[in-house]
Amino acid sequence: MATPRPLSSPDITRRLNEVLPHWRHQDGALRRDYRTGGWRATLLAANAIAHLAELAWHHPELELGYDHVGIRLSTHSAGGVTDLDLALAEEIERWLGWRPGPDSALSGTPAEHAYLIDDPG
Ligand SMILES: C[C@H](O)[C@H](O)[C@H]1CNC2=NC(N)=NC(=O)C2=N1
Repeated sequence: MATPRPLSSPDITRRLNEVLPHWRHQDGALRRDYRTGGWRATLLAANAIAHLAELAWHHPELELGYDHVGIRLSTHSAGGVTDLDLALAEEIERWLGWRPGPDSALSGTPAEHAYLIDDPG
């Protein structure tokens, strides 16, 4: 599969505004920070991201902290942000953003076991 061409900054900004409002374009990469409920939650989230990256065969840089996971996505072989980065960012956002629905039998993570802290708005 040929390496896609790097996208222009206006195209990236438009696509982020359309489908990835919590992501930003910064220093030549897509960036997203998830707040977590502590180190164990950070490592669980990092492993979930790693799982998706390996299945996608497209890999981010991760920064891990006691209460956050920082993601940096760019396409190394293209030297910039491509559709591959946007596609993986959408999958990460979809799976890390999943919560049981109001009609689900599943309760979701109790507040006292804070895992991924929901973004304000
Ligand atoms: C060897 C090379 O890294 C691989 O073919 C794939 C795997 N994951 C990758 N991930 C990212 N972010 N960019 C790449 O160019 C890339 N290439």
